[in-house]
Amino acid sequence: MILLGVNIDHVATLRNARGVNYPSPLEAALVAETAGADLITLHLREDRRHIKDEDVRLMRRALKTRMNLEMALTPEMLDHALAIRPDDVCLVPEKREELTTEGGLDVERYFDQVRDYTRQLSAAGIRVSLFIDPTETSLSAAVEAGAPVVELHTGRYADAIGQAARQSELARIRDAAEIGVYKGLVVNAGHGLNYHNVQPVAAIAEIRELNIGHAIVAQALFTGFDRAVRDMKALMVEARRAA
Ligand SMILES: CC(=O)[C@@H](O)[C@H](O)COP(=O)(O)O
Ligand SMILES: NCC(=O)COP(=O)(O)O
Repeated sequence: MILLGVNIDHVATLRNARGVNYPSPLEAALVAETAGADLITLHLREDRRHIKDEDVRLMRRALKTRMNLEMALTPEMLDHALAIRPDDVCLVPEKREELTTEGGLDVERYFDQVRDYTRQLSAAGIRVSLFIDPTETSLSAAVEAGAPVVELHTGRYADAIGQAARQSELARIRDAAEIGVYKGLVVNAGHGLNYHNVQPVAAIAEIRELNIGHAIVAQALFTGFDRAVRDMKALMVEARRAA
């Protein structure tokens, strides 16, 4: 089975463009759940460029599936997570100047902090995922830090130019997924996945969940949010069945 986490960050991007209260990220999340999303992902960035604190609070009360809160490795975000108690937290790297997440969390460099946050969040009943590059080093560090879940950064695969480069990046993801499961991790994946590149990743049997946002929100402008979610889920399920 392959699960779809719909990231609704960029519904908030559109809302914030005019400082009004529409489109509502919460409404989008509820539509996504009805359309087949298995969980809702949202990234409360330090700069609040899209998702706001109120979005997180509203969603925590209203979601019927799971809430996967993406957050940076900071005391402020840890406090937020311990107060909100999402089902899942995904620790992601963050740089103010970045357009979007550029790479995986450097678990080795921030090992003590990652392990400490993982312990505190786990003790609060929150499942911890680490957003990492698809490398054995990162996988080993994640296991040592005590994280039960990793999300493999698929950005280099999504941005690869040419069939050879794409196949090479896909092989990295496939190898990392196999190693991750062998090490006892739940392996998810995400970033930059769209209707044209999702199926080879969804076909990797070791991957449990894909988190997809930007492409779904973009497609929703033309087909509506319900259809955009259903179409993405159908592509994923079809690819997994054919694998
Ligand atoms: C961690 C990840 O790949 C995305 O979920 C993240 O949300 C990207 O950040 P933006 O949504 O701000 O582009
Ligand atoms: N962690 C990946 C995610 O939640 C969505 O990333 P994207 O599809 O918006 O690039």
